[in-house]
Formats: sequence, structure tokens, C-alpha cells
Amino acid sequence: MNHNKPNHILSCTDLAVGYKDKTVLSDLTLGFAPGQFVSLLGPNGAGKTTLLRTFSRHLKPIAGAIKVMGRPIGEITAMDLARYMAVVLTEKISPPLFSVFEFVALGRYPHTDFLGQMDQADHRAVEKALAAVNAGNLVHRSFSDLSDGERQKALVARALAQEPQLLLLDEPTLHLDLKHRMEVMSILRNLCHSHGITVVASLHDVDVAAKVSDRVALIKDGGVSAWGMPETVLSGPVVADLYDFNDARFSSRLGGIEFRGTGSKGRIFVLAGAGTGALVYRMLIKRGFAVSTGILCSNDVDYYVARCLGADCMTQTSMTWVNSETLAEAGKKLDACELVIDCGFDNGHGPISQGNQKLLEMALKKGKRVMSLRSNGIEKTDPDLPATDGPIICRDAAELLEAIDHRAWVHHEQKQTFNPSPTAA
Ligand SMILES: Nc1ncnc2c1ncn2[C@@H]1O[C@H](COP(=O)(O)OP(=O)(O)OP(=O)(O)O)[C@@H](O)[C@H]1O
Repeated sequence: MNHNKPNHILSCTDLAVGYKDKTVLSDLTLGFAPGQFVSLLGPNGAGKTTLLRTFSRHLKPIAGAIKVMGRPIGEITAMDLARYMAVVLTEKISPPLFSVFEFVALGRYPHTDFLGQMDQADHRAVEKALAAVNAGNLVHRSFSDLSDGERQKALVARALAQEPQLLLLDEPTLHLDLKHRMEVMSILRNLCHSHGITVVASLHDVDVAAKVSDRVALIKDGGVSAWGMPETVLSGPVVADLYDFNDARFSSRLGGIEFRGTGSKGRIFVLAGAGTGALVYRMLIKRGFAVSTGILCSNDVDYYVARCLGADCMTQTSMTWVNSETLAEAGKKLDACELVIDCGFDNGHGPISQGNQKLLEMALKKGKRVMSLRSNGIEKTDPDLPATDGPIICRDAAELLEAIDHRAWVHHEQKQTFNPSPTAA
């Protein structure tokens, strides 16, 4: 291998990692390319920290080989390794009486002389590192007075002051609020893109990892169960299996996790489409209802949300008309529901819209209780539809929710508008 231009900044072959009497992970063969953001994902205790500590030479491998810049890690001097690789682990450190500048300057040790004297270039490197993590304003602050988010930025700045080509981080967003989590993640991603640094980080937010990572390694049951681009590796079933959960589902298309419910409060049929249903599905499932929905186009965002939430979902491709069998099947599903919610889908001329309009009118004809978010009322195309079968019109999701909470459809007869209480949100 050419040592000047390695394909991989860090690689391992047949690696086994762990402790004296315990092998935690084995048979690991991985390679991390320059400028890649690599996330290590897996449940608590899977071995992410152990792997990072082995990569950073805090732990000896049990078996196999690790190479940094194409060189066996054991042959690299501590000073050279510090020039290639910087590490941010989770240990809480409280250096007494250091300013943030002094703390970050500790990262210059591979570059200063043997007395640790800093020259102008070192000062500039510290300032650059602080600027890279948006922490220039902290330079004169005492390190021990920093908040968790500020401290994390200072830790990353210290690592950057080493001017490494590889940055290893253990749970870099631990204890951080949403703003700082997003800030730290975008700083790390920018380091990959703008500075060509390879970042290898253990993460717990699978949705964030899916969005920032070039590669993910899924770690479970003593090994890497999957490795590759998040777009190909992270599917709903794979993520559910990784973390052993049944009551939630990850969707790579939606880029997040949907929480499933018990469905114990009864079943509601939701007429939706083109994104009108997503919020309503979540609202109902959160409140313990089971949802049947349709008819949805197979590339509709409502379809992805509904499936992810575990709703009973009728679908078909957009180019086809809704045939009588499908309508009859949807009608049976309507019959099994105690309430129908019309989310105000576009009832224009599209084949699915027209099918859903028929379904809505079928619900009214059958005397089903219908709540509608269509503020102008439901336009009836069927002249046979009795005028008295009016739906409860709700102006927004809050009114809909209040009507559902009060089970307004049980008492409602022919009112056209649901009147919320004055306290309604
Ligand atoms: N010093 C140690 N000696 C022996 N076993 C250890 C030691 N440190 C960790 N372990 C064990 O090694 C296994 C892997 O732990 P590790 O901390 O690497 O997991 P992790 O994936 O980082 O977990 P988490 O997400 O909870 O941080 C666990 O079973 C843990 O109890």
C-alpha cells in the first residue's frame, strides 16, 4: 500500500476488541476513507466505546490489525499518532483554572517544541479551532464554568487544534439540548466536507446519523451486523431489529421515527392524501386509536407515515382509477370504524381523489359519523345523498381533537358545525 496516499485513513482487519476476560466485538473488517463521516450505531453496551478506545490505542486489540494512514497502529509513535488522530471521549474532565484558550491550546502538543512553547502559528491554530466550532466568544472564559454544550465545543476545538486527519468521538452530543446537538453535528459534518477530516462517532440518534453520515456501522451481538451508506443500510425493520423495538418504526424516506400506539380506544377511518393525513394519523395514534386509511397513492407522504405508524392502509398507484372492488373493500373497512375523518384531501379530478370523494359520500350515505376538516363543507356529487347527513365540520386540528376527546360524534345528530368550548386551544 502507498503510505503517502492511503485509501483509508483508518482500517481494521479481523479485529477483535474487548477486555481481559471478555471479547466484546470480533471479526471486524472496516475501512474509513478521507473526509467521510462514519457513525457507529447500536444499543447500549453493544461495544461502540470499546471499539473507539481500541482505535485510539487506549485499549489493545484482542486480535487482528488496525492501520492508521496505511501504517500498523503499533508502529506509529505517540507523537505521530497525535498528529493524525484526535479523540473526544465521554469522560468528564475538569482542568482547574484553565481558560478555554489554554484548554484548547493543550491540543497543540504534537506540534510545539519539547518545552511546549507556542509560537504565533500555534496561537492561530487555537483560534482557528475555536472558530471552527463557533466558540470564538468563549476564548477568555474559565473552562470549568462552561455549560455542557459549550464544554463539548471546547473539547472538539481542542481535538481540532491537533490538526488531525481523523477525529474519533464517543457520543459527541451527550447531554446537549437540541440546538447544541444540531450545531455540533453540523460542525462535525462541515469538518468532513470542508476540511477533509474523517469523523468516526458513536451516536444514539439514528435519524440524525442517517442525515449526516456517509457510512454507518450497525453494532450488535458481538459484531458489525451491517455496514454501508445509511441510505441503503437503515431500513425500518433493520433499525427495529438493531434496537429491539416493536412500538416504533424508523422510516428512511421520512428520515425519522414514528411511535405506534395501542389502538385500544377504537378504530377510526381517515380519508386523506397529499400530506393532509400525516398529522391526523399521529394525533389519533398518540391518543390510543387504531387507524384505517385510504385510498392513498403509493408515493404519497401520507402513505409512508400511515405505514410507519402501523395503520391499516389501502393504496394504489396514481395512474389508476379506483375500481368498484377497491371501493367495496374500503366500504367494508369504513363499516368496521366508529368514526370517519375527512382530512380535506384535494377532491379534484385525479383518479384517486375521485375515488376518495365517492368513499366520503359512501360514508355519509351509510350514516357513518363523519368529521371533516374541509372548512367550506363537503361538496356532494351524488344527488341521492340526503341533505340531513351532515358531517361535523372542524376548522382545524385543535377543534378536531376536542371533538374526538368529547366523542362528539356519539351525541351529534345533524349539526353542520362542531362548536368548540371557549377554552378550546
Ligand atoms: N473496563 C471494562 N471491563 C470489562 N467490561 C467492560 C469495561 N468497559 C465496558 N465493558 C463492557 O463492554 C461491553 C461494551 O461496552 P461499551 O461501553 O463499549 O458499549 P457502548 O456500545 O459504548 O454502550 P453505550 O451506548 O451504553 O455507551 C459492555 O458489556 C460493558 O459492560
